[in-house]
Amino acid sequence: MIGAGTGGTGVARMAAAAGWKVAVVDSLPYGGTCALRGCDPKKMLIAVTEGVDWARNLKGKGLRAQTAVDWPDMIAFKRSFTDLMSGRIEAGMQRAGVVPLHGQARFTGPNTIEVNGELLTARHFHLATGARPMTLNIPGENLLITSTDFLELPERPDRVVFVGGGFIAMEFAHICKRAGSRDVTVLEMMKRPLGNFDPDMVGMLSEATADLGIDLRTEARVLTIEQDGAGFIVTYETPQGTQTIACDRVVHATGRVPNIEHLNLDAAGVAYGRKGIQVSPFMRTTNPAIFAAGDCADSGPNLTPVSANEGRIAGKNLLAGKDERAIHYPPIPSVVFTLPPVASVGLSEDAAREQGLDFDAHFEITAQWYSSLRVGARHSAYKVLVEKGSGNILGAHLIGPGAEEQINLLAMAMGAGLTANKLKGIIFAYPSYASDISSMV
Ligand SMILES: Cc1cc2nc3c(=O)[nH]c(=O)nc-3n(C[C@H](O)[C@H](O)[C@H](O)COP(=O)(O)OP(=O)(O)OC[C@H]3O[C@@H](n4cnc5c(N)ncnc54)[C@H](O)[C@@H]3O)c2cc1C
Ligand SMILES: NC(=O)c1ccc[n+]([C@@H]2O[C@H](COP(=O)([O-])OP(=O)(O)OC[C@H]3O[C@@H](n4cnc5c(N)ncnc54)[C@H](O)[C@@H]3O)[C@@H](O)[C@H]2O)c1
Repeated sequence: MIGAGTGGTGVARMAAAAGWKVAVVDSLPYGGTCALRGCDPKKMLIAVTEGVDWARNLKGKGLRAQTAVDWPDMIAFKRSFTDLMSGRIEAGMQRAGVVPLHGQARFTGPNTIEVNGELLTARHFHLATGARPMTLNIPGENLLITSTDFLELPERPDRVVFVGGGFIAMEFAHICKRAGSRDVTVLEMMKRPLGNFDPDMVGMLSEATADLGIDLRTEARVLTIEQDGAGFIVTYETPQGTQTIACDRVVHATGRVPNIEHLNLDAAGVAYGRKGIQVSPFMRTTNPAIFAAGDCADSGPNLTPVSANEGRIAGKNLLAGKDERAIHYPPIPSVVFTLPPVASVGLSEDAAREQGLDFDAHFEITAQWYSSLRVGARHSAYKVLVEKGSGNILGAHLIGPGAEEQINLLAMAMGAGLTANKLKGIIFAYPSYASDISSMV
């Protein structure tokens, strides 16, 4: 197994449990992006900034709180989790009978890899090498820090620029601003940030982001980054001409690409393209003895639960010795963990229209709903697409407190084929965010 993240470790456990001889090689500590450099550490920082958000939203409503983020303490809090995880995961693998190896793996033939100058041969390989920040090919690119660097910053940066306006920029900009950074700027080259999310929900998030004091600039394509003393000058192109901005840190947030260059896949007869390692619905590569899953494969969206699910399917087929189980993606929920969060599952309004579906778009701004009033949330809304006739839920798009959990229930309903009427008939505990769902469909 190459890669000890969510797309790799599950397969290693399955194979070891079946009595196979298994080794996992990773060039970094075990755990992968999600546990060590992505979802989990990021959400620990968000947990801290949630305190600031609560205090702000309930100010004048009975809560008198002076909140401020201590950046070094917050990073130490994050480390209290991440520093332990790799050891725990590696020990768990060893207990399961897996041999842990550390180093960069590279194919030298269809069934041989080289790690730290040593050649290792195996009957099968499973590849789960994840993704890396894309190369921008702009002058000064080397001055960018990555999301991994950001999560390790020892001091709070005062003036931060995010290049790109997707997941990383929006989530991290919200963290920075609530942590007290003075100037936080997001430069997105498209007309709006978070291009894959519903425009109405993103519009409300943009308002919430501006209210927070973040400078979100769209149609702003970054051209160069230059060192300026201890800081940097970022030059970007807009329809009005070229502009510059000075800052202390510039963060890469323009997307991630499959991390496969170092693998020498040609030697293994494994085909790949821009989107990653080519896999069949059985997660098998073009070399039948080699499987792949997660961010490095040209399969489902690059999200943790998707990588784990793909790994599970790869593991089943690997152990079966034949193509037994094809990957099936149920409606996949996705959340931007800003405050308020934006969440989405299923078809967008445009996609549903393009498919010629006949549907009602239930859209409402819910700032006056009890769930938002109770916590002083000013930006909340939903859009749920319900097919006429069948009552099938085609897609759901949410912003507001609780959206990150409501979307899972909507995904479950869609996956289970529950119609709008069936969902309306379910009794949820009240008052809870789940209990709002019956009024959304
Ligand atoms: C900042 C950030 C926040 C994110 N937040 C979320 C979120 O909230 N929710 C969500 O669902 N997803 C989130 N993601 C995406 C999620 O982290 C990934 O989709 C997921 O971790 C992919 O798992 P993987 O196993 O495919 O790859 P990874 O977890 O990246 O594991 C790949 C491993 O392979 C190793 N490796 C690579 N090449 C080699 C080699 N040649 N030899 C040896 N080892 C190698 C790497 O060191 C790494 O440990 C986030 C990503 C980032 C960057
Ligand atoms: N909550 C989550 O699930 C979560 C959070 C963080 C990261 N992730 C994962 O990590 C991946 C990478 O995140 P990301 O935010 O880097 O990428 P992204 O794909 O979400 O967004 C990149 C943005 O950068 C813009 N862009 C590209 N080049 C630019 C330029 N030169 N100037 C200005 N803007 C430019 C794009 O138009 C796009 O909007 C995500 O696709 C996702 O798979 C997920």
